[in-house]
Amino acid sequence: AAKKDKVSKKLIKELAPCKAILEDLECHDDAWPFLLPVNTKQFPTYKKIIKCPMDLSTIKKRLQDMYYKSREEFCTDVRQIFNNCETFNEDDSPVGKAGHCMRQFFEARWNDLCTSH
Ligand SMILES: Cn1cc(C(=O)NCCCNC(=O)c2ccc(F)cc2)ccc1=O
Repeated sequence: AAKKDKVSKKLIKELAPCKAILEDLECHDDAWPFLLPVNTKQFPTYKKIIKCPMDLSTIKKRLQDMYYKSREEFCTDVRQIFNNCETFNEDDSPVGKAGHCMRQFFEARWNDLCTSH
């Protein structure tokens, strides 16, 4: 039991900054395309083109459910949002531009976190 507690304490310490970054992403002006899963009724081709849909509400739920076993798993899901966005949207479209801006914002926050010790 002691070992498990040590692991879970470490995990909470690891994932707490992820929760903070997620909150910053959610309240970013350009977050609107990413707050909820893409509406596949509004965009019928989305399911065919994007094999691993991801959005900020799904990541929030996964954090709350202790789904992530490491910071890296959280980071991979966030990057999935922006990779999907580049696949489905033109760079100069409103959603495409929001995706590039949000990716830049995330990667800067992610670097801060990984270089702060
Ligand atoms: C990631 N992605 C998103 C869209 C997209 O058009 N997404 C929703 C637009 C309409 N949704 C809103 O405007 C909104 C949603 C939530 C909210 F709290 C406030 C506003 C299209 C292609 C794509 O790849």
